[in-house]
Amino acid sequence: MSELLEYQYLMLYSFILLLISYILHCIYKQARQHHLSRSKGCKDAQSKAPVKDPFIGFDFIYDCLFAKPVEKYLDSTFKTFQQLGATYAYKRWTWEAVYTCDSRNIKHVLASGFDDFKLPRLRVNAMMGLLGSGIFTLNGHSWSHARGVLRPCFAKQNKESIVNMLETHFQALLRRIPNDKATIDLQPLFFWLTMDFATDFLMGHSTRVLDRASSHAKEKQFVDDYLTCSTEIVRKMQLGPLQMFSINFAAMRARSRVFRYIDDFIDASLDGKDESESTNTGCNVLQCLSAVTTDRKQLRDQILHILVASRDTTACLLSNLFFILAKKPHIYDKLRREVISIAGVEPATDHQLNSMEYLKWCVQESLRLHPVIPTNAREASRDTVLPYGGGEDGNSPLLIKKGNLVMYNIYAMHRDARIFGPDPEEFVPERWNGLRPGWNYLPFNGGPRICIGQKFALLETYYLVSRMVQTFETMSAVDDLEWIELYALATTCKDGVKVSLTRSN
Ligand code: HEM
Repeated sequence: MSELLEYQYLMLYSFILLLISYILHCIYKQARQHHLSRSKGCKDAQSKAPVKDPFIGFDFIYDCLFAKPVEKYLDSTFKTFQQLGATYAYKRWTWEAVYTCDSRNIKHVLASGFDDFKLPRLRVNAMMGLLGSGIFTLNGHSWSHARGVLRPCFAKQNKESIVNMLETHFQALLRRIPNDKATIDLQPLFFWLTMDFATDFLMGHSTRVLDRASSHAKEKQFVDDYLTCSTEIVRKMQLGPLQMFSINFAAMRARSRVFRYIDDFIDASLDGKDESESTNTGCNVLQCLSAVTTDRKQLRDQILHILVASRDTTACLLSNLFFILAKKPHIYDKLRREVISIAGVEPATDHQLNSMEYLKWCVQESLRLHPVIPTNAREASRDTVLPYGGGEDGNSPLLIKKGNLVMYNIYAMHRDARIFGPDPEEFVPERWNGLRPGWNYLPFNGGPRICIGQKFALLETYYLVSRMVQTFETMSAVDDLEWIELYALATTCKDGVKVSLTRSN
């Protein structure tokens, strides 16, 4: 036999061997899934979303590439749940996902079945490319290590010092608001304020974009670059599996500049030359982290991830809340009366803020009606089950194969009249009187990955809302537009928060 023939036989045998192993692997996988499904009593999904192409999913690819974004996407997802039930499958021959707004399933994904789920690969890849590898992209041991390191940094924050820092940035915001009754859009001001504040408490150096007096070309560039990066992350996530074909050179340049900006503060902190200009008398998060690690990349990634976690979310919450308050003068008045009766016109202390019940209800109601992270997802890290959604009545478990996604919808879950009472589409702070919704209310997520900055975010929001209502006797909306979402890293109102304000005497 010639050498060439021998080689060809070898190739053929290797190919047949590989094919047999692949077929055996598939049979084994199917048998394992079948066994799991039977042992847990799983049934087919109660309902399935209609799809045009049930094989490959070309309609999904077409939608990603060419369809116009739906203006009221969140409302449309809520209506789909009303039609199809609280859990339904979105199934093709090649891949499938399960959509749910059932709190029992969400609790399972986030808590009781935590080890069977991880962050979706598509989200991890979209974020990692632009922000590096931090708490928002980590799974398993690396995630629990990162969380363990970050936790004490938040616990160490001194509330009094945070409130002082907030007051400095709030005063800068006030200087941006004209004294007469001119129309002003509060939304960009809230985004600048939360950027100024977040960079201050994270690195001890505020971007101070609200401060007109300071010359800050470098800081302005950083804020623009940060926006470019976050917009690109959202675009990539919308592209789904097609994201790997998208290259955006402008975003890559922006990312390099963002990294350089943060690296300067990291270097200063590591060299002990950090001359913080902050009003924060406690230690900032970067100082706290650099005591644990001197790895520059790790420090930068963690700082950037907390910036994303803290800045946009809080700005969105403030915008969503004031959008509604400006349209509901009786609620604004009631809130103002409470704040003034407890703290007068002076900045409230942490203790005073905690005793403002109506303020808390207003914030809770905003996060219910317009959660800033309205939809989320987890990927099955092994074959597993969801407790509900299978069978004709939806009460049987549902098999979730390894690699498939569970998309959970907080926006729809927060509209359950059985939990929140009548008119769940209305903003009614009083509904929170005695209400304990448990796992039916998840603006900050739940389980081991619950928002690490929840208390911090609430302190920040309570303080800023109380200062706004102390300062302005009236606030009225200049239009009667309804709240429509702007879907980004966090969700806010598309039309901004255009108001007319009168200052208190
Ligand atoms: C209104 C404000 C906020 C809301 C609604 C909010 C909501 C959330 C949600 C829903 C998650 C879970 C994301 C997921 O696992 O997919 C999360 C995670 C996180 N949040 Fe917040 N957040 C807010 C403010 C903050 C602030 C101010 C900070 C920091 C100062 C912060 C730090 C974090 C971190 C580090 C995580 C990741 C936790 C982990 O994966 O272990 N958040 N947040």
